[in-house]
Amino acid sequence: MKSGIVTILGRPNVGKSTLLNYLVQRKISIVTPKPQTTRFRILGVKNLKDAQIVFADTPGFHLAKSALNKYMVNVALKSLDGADLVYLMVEVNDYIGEEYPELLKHLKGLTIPVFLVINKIDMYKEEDILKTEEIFRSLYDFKEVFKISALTGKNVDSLIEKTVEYLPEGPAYFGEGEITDLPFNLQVAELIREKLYLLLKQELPYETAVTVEEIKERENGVLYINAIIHVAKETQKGIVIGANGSMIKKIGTATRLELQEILKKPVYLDLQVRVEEDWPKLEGKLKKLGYIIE
Ligand SMILES: Nc1nc2c(ncn2[C@@H]2O[C@H](COP(=O)(O)OP(=O)(O)OP(=O)(O)O)[C@@H](O)[C@H]2O)c(=O)[nH]1
Repeated sequence: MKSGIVTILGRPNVGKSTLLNYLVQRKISIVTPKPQTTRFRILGVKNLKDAQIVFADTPGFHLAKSALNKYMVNVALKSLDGADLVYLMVEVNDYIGEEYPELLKHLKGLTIPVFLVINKIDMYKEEDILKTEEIFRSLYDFKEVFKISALTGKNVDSLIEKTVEYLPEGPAYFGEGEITDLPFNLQVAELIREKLYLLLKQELPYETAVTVEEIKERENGVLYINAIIHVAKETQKGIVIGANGSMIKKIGTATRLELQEILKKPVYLDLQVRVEEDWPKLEGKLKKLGYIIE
C-alpha cells in the first residue's frame, strides 16, 4: 500500500480546484471564473487499488497584502508542511511576473518531488503549450511535467499513475467513504460563497465571508440551515440583498437547490446579511469569521 499528501500549489485561477474535483470525481472545492476563490486548504481523498492519495487544494499564491490576502498565501505555503509531493500548477501562456519567482523561492529548498502541471491545454495551440513548458523548465528542475486539462480530464490519468509511483509506502490516512476533511457546515458556507462569486459583480465577492450558524434536522424531515453573509461596508449590504430582496433570494435559491440535490432531502435556508466593517483588513475580524490565524 502507498499513501501520501499531494499539495496543489499555483497562482489564482489556474484551475487547482477544478483539478481537485476532477481527481476525486466530486465537487469538494468551489470553482468560479474569478481569481482568489479558494480561501482554505481543502483535502480530497482518492482511493486506488493499492494506494490512497490525499490531494490538498490551496488558495492561489499572489502578492496582495490585506490581512485576508496574507492569510490566504500563508495557508497555501503552510500546506507544503507534511506534503509528500507538490504539483506546481500553471496555465498555458501564464504570465511570469513577480509572483512565480517568489513562489519558486518557496519550492527551491524542498526535498520532496515537484511536478509541473500545465493546465487548460484544451484552450490553446500546441506551440503555446510547448513554449510554456520550455519557460517553466528553465525556472525550476521539475521531476516530471504534465500537460493536462482539468476541465476535460485529458492526461489526468497519467498524472495520477506517475504520482502513485513517487508516493511512499504507508497505510491509508482516511477511512473508506471519507472523501474530505471539510466539516459539513464549512461545505455549506463554501457553496453559499460560490454563489456570491458567481452572482455579485466586480470586487464585492472578495469582501464577503459566510458563516453557518445553525444546522438542524426538523421533525418534518426538512434540514434547517441558518447562515450569515458578512460584508465589509454598509453600502454592500443593500447590494447583496438587492431590490426587494431579489439578490439574496437568487443566492439562497441556487444554494438550496444544489444542497437538496446533494443531500436528497428538503432544505430550508435562512440567509442574513451582516456588516463586519473592514473585515478583510483586520486580523481580529478574520478570526471572528472563522479564519484560523496561526
Ligand atoms: N478551459 C479550461 N478552463 C479551466 C480548466 N481548469 C479550470 N478552468 C477554469 O478556470 C477558472 C478557475 O478555475 P479554478 O479551479 O477555480 O481555479 P483555482 O486555481 O482553484 O482558482 P483560485 O481559487 O482563485 O486559486 C474556472 O472558470 C474554471 O472553469 C481547464 O482545464 N480548461
